[in-house]
Amino acid sequence: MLDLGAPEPATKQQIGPDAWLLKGFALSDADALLAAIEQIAAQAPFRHQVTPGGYTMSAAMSSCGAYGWVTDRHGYRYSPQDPQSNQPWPAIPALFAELAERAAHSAGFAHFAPEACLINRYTTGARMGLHQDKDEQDFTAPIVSISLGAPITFLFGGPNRSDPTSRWLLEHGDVVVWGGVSRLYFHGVSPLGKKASHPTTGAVRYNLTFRKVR
Ligand SMILES: O=C(O)CCC(=O)C(=O)O
Ligand SMILES: [Fe+2]
Repeated sequence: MLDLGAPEPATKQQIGPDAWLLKGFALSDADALLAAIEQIAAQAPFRHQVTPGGYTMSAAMSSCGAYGWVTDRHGYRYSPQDPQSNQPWPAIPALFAELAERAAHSAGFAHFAPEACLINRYTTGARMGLHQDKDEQDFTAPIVSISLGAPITFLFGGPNRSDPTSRWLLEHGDVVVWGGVSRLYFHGVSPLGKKASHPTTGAVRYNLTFRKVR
């Protein structure tokens, strides 16, 4: 007899130790996610932040949750306020938190409660070089990443910058979860291609990353 138990994503691909690509996991929530991003950006507009080294990031960023990730000439940090408005960041919508928790659970991480959601907006040519997500204090919680809009190539490496990377196409509604052994693995995205587009967002890609900060 066919077991129709809990709904599972169409495919679940292992991309590293304790790291999973959940194809299409957020697809049915995609329109609601995009609408919520628009509301968040009305309060905390997308901006191109500058790294301590003086490099202007090609992805525009906003945040929601108890903390947002900020960078300026003084360094990287989590801040409870948006430095642009000196107001708290918009709250994480219930849908975001619930979806992130479900994705984490599906990848083997129970009880994930995100405190921060970084929102990246990529236009043609925007990228994110290989880096570790290491500004959080708690590395026992995973990172949950949701992709919306135009497709991009995700690079997933290892614990050292020089480790070889594998390449994964991230499409509208895909979710990546990495934690445990992979929590501090290097990762990034290739420049958004000139022809990359999606019917809903055009030549724009959004990425949401959920993190436990403290
Ligand atoms: O855009 C992505 O898929 C990755 C984003 C990322 O690694 C980050 O915001 O730290
Ligand atoms: Fe990252």
